[in-house]
Amino acid sequence: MLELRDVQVVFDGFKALDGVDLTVPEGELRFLIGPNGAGKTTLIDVITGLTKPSAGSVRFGEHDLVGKKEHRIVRLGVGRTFQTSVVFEELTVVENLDLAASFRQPLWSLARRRKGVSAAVEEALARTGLEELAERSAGVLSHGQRQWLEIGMLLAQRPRLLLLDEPVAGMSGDERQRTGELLTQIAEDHTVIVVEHDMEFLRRHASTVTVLHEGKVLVEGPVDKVSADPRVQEVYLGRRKASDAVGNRP
Ligand SMILES: Nc1ncnc2c1ncn2[C@@H]1O[C@H](COP(=O)(O)OP(=O)(O)OP(=O)(O)O)[C@@H](O)[C@H]1O
Repeated sequence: MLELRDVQVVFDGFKALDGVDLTVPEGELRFLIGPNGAGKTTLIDVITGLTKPSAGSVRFGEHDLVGKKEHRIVRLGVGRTFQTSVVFEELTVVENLDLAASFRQPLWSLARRRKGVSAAVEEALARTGLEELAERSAGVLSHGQRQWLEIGMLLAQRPRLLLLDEPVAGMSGDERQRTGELLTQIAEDHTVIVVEHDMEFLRRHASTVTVLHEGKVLVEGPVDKVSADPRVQEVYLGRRKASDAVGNRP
């Protein structure tokens, strides 16, 4: 379980996060939304150790994450994707997965490992449906397949908590649908936090949504309730109809 209490991040006097409380139980698929500059990326950065909060606590299971180095937090089972790609285009799909899997392994286990594909890599291939493309160079993948490879690379590290930043950005309708199903399936045995703006995608695949605004949690709850909340509509106001305002990036 992930638990943030009264988390504050200040950049040059500006409060990017201002007293955030967030509890995500184990096995939940939680969506995080909010207008530009709301603090979503900063929140992910705090959980992964990239940014140290000036106040507040971040607990993951029995561990206190504040002050821990990023690689230590990865070792504890927290994995993230970035908005920029981390795929090596000249390597094959399976080589990318293998490389990702090796990040969390102690060196001695790498030296001992027999040649061939590890169970973690096999699982990641199967989960993401990339088996048939395993030996293809990552450079030839479609945009959607590449996003799945990135999710696969995270899975290969065997995290307990996955943090995904806009995984369906730029995807076709079919790819979005598949990604939604993939996320739901991953949440069967992981905790997953997804930053996403697409309201249609949220309506289809989200259960619980947390809305950030100006560094604070504005509203939290079931997707239908959240999207109908006047405070949420207000935050996204000025864009088309209020009913689908949340779906439009500011
Ligand atoms: N390293 C930094 N130094 C100074 N200000 C920062 C830094 N990182 C973020 N900020 C500011 O903190 C606020 C929150 O930024 P953050 O990137 O977390 O928002 P976001 O909700 O992820 O927005 P977006 O949807 O645009 O990605 C913004 O006003 C941003 O300009």
